Formats: sequence, C-alpha cells, structure tokens
Amino acid sequence: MTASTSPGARFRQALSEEKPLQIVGTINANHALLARRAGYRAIYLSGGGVAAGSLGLPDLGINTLDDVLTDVRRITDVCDLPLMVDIDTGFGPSAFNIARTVKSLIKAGGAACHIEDQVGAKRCGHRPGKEIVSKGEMVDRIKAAVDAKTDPDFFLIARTDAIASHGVDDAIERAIAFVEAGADGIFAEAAYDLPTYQRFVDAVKAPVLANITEFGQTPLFTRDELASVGVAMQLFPLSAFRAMNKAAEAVYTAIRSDGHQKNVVDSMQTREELYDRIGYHEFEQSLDKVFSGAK
Ligand SMILES: C[C@](O)(C(=O)O)[C@H](CC(=O)O)C(=O)O
Ligand SMILES: [Mg+2]
Repeated sequence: MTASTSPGARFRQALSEEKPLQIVGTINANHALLARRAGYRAIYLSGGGVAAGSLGLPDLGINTLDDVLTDVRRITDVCDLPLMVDIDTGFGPSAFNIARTVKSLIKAGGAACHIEDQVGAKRCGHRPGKEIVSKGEMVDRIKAAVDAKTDPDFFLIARTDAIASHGVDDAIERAIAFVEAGADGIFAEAAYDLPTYQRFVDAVKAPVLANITEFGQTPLFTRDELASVGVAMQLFPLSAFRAMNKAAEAVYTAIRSDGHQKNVVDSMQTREELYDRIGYHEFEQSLDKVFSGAK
C-alpha cells in the first residue's frame, strides 16, 4: 500500500486483503491517526457523527455537504488510510447535486462512500419511522453518482434501509437493482440476524457491508461470525465516539463536583502520549532542520 495510489485503489486493496475489512469511525483527524496506529486498514466518517460531534445536532439530514467535506479534508490531510464517507441521501435532490457530492468528495481525498435510499428528511437507520424512496429513484441516485466518479476506483456503496419497512425480500431485490445500476457494494442497513446477511451475500454479486453499530437493531456480530456468512465489511461507525463522549462527561462532572481534576487525571492521555500520537516532535525537528539549513 503506497500513498501514490488513489484513495479508491487503496480501499479496494484493503478490501481484497482483509475479510471482512474492519472499518472504524474516526470522528476527527486525531482519531484517524489513532486508528492507523491501532492497525486498521480503512476508516470511516459517520454522518451521524458529523451531525452529533461537529455540530451537536441529531442525525436527521440537517448537516450539509460542506459540513461533511470540512471533516473529510481534515482527516485526509493527515492520514493516508482510505476513508469511507457517509453521504446520507447524497445531498440531493437532483442528479446534479449528487454528482457534485461525489466529485467534491473525491477531490477532498475520499476513497469510498455510501448513499442511502431514505427520503431526504432521513433518520438514523436504527430508529423507527424511516421512509424510503422508490427503487427507481434510488437507481437514479446511483447512476448519477457512478457517472460522477472522477476516480474509477472510488468505491460506491448503495445502502438500503428497506428491511425495516418493506422486509428482507424487497431489500434484496433493491440491492440487486442497485448493483446493476453500478454500485460497487451493498450496505444492508439494520439487518437483524446472520441468515439475513447470508441471503444478501448470496443474492448480490458485490461485497456486502454489515453496520455493527451499538445500541441498534443489529446484534454485535463478531468478525468471525460475519466472515462465516461472507460479509466483506464490518463497520463500527461510532464506537470510539461513544466512548469518548462518555469519558468527557465523566471528566466534566468530576472537575465540577470535586473542584479539581486529581481524581480523573489517571484516565487522561498524557502530554507525552498526545505528542507521540500526532508526531509533535517530528514536526519540531523538521522545523529545526529548515532553519538550520541542514538537509
Ligand atoms: C452508520 C450511520 O449511518 C452513521 O451515520 O454513522 C448510523 C449509525 C448509528 O446511528 O448508529 C446509522 O446506522 O444510521
Ligand atoms: Mg448515517
């Protein structure tokens, strides 16, 4: 894997080398570096994460393409791991908008994305009351996205939210049509058991993604369980984000009630650890070199 290949090509390479490919949510550039250090081959920017983390808003289709691109650029500027991005319903409504989304995302260094078949006023995929567009409308979304790929290796995943409202048969029929329209992979949102994943894998001739998000409709299937039914990608969209929020809350509460941070300082990343993770000393050394004239 070299950074001279396109992000899309690096994503495809990782997908061919790890089964299933573990893809972890990295809410910001710092987390992207932590994920790389932990050995992951691919990372993810969650739409719900951009909404909740960057904006303090719910995952209800409120954040814009620019909100997402800002976070994408910050991550791709410092981390060469291929980044998959949640583009919700594509930031439409028209094919032109969707094309612009895909082109901008590739320009910002994105390697892959998923676009879903919910209506524009979308919800989190694990909440009740989701509405979806017709199969034909979603096929048009996909065609617009495929046509806009300025990197042919950019990996376009079609997500179907149909299981909840229309059942597995309908969702699989959709998935087949989405692959025929040019999607490179299928995201079977809120699948609830392994046989359902197996059915998707058997029916669609493209890699299938399992969204193993916590506190949702999908049990926390392991890598081995998903491998046993042929799932190609295991997504953890918000795991570190949820843990980080809980940790922050504990620190705020403790300092407020104790009047000092002594009781929580052991739970903190140290200054040295932080500097190590972001390459602080390397930056300083490179600056020293520049000003001392050394090569
Ligand atoms: C994957 C997802 O689209 C996201 O935005 O991260 C969410 C995750 C979640 O809310 O747990 C979803 O599944 O809709
Ligand atoms: Mg999302």
